[in-house]
Amino acid sequence: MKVLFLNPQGNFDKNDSHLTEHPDFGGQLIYVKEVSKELANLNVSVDIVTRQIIDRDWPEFSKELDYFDINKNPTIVRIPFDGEKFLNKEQLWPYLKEYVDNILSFYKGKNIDFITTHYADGGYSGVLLRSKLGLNFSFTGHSLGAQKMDKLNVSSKNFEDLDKEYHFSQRIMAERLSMQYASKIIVSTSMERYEQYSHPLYADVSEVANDSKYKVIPPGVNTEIFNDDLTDLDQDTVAQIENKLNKQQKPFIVLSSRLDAKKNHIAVVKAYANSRDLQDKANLGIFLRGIPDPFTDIQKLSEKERSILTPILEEIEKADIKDKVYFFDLKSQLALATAYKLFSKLKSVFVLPSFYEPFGLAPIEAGACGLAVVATKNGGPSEIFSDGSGVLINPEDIQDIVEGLIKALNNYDYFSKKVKKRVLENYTWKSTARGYLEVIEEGVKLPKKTLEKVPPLDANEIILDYLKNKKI
Ligand SMILES: O=c1ccn([C@@H]2O[C@H](COP(=O)(O)OP(=O)(O)O[C@H]3O[C@H](CO)[C@@H](O)[C@H](O)[C@H]3O)[C@@H](O)[C@H]2O)c(=O)[nH]1
Ligand SMILES: O=P(O)(O)OC[C@H]1O[C@](O)(CO)[C@@H](O)[C@@H]1O
Repeated sequence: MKVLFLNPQGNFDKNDSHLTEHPDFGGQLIYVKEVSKELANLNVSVDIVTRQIIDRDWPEFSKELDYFDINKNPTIVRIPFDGEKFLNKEQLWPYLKEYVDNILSFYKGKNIDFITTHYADGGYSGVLLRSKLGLNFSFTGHSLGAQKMDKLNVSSKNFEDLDKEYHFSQRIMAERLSMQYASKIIVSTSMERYEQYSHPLYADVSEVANDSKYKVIPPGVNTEIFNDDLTDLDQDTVAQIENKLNKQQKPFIVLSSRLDAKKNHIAVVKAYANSRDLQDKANLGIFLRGIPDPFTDIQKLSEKERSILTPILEEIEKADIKDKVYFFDLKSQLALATAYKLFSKLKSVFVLPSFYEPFGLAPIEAGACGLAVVATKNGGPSEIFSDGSGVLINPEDIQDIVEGLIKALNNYDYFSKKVKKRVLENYTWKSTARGYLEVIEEGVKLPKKTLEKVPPLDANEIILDYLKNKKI
């Protein structure tokens, strides 16, 4: 059976070279890699169909065909479109038709049984492919534009400016079409279905009440990397940490997300800066891949990174806590897991203060390594930790963050044990792949149906109407 995974952003390579160094390199890449590898173990032939990038600054993405391992399944198929240079995901919208046309040429005469699509750009490409071939597809959103718009406080006044940067008009129309024409919408939690997909910007097309339209498939944790085995450590990371800590033995509060405004790092820095109690109990550790020392490297960073880091550094200087805040540059998931394990020995706490988190792989990975977890109550974590195995906080309330961190630090043994059990029992990529296989087998049996006409990729009016009335 041949299944395509559509991921037009083009950032797959076997070494995860830039994971978290750029806003487009994060959870979606891990998710698609792990699910497709486990599907391959179930005898499905998987192609991850992505963008070919021939750019001196991004040399990992140029080969037409690539593989994660010697089994050559999954195959990474890189399709050229929109020139050769690396582009941010927001710039791809006008060129997805070219992507799909080139996919059609690449697969001409070859069999395709089913398509899984990822993120709004993959979903829209699935719609275009269906319009040509009638092939059924599933849609996995990973992160939806409407929640991002709401949490970035987009209003009818600033919409035009923010739309230039984020291209919500195209993204939200792409999501609407994907929801409408997918044979199945795959969500990570049932909360994602009922809360995120029932947003007024989607409610008329997302069929939230229709059980046959949705399948809840929780993602997983790669326990070969994220576990509590202290004999399996990345030695460079051990050296980096030992060198920085210089034998001090306090617990850490660990922040390790991509530098993206919606991840809201600053809230934890403020909570820490404002609480003597927290400062007495723990140090603050911030993991930033590719930025060993932000105080000296800040000028070398992109404007976006600077705009997120500058207030963090100012807060640290203002509160005079430079000696308690440590930055770590961790270059792989193995390095990340090593840091989590070493900090677990110090009874440390992982914190994710996102304004909104669609699911959140990072907290379950940290929990698998033994860290206690404090996470935003907005989004996936409220379902993941609904059994009380993690502490939920309001990311917009600094005092609540302080209290959540203190609770987790004071009860480390209880939370660490409980979260580890929760993650190992409920979140494995093998069972994620089994869920996908069910969707694929069901989709293959459905009749093929081409679409008459795909509407233009523009939700400008729908969004403005929503912003003016806060309803459609
Ligand atoms: O220093 C680091 C920090 C993170 N990671 C990895 O990056 C991934 C981050 O994933 P996640 O925590 O899920 O966040 P996002 O990158 O924002 O991923 C998007 O896609 C995911 C998969 O659908 C969802 O879980 C998220 O909510 C959604 O925002 C994890 O696997 C981490 O191991 C690293 O490799 N190094
Ligand atoms: O912030 P956004 O635009 O909702 O997107 C989340 C991003 O995270 C990712 O998971 C990073 O891989 C991609 O899906 C997407 O580029």
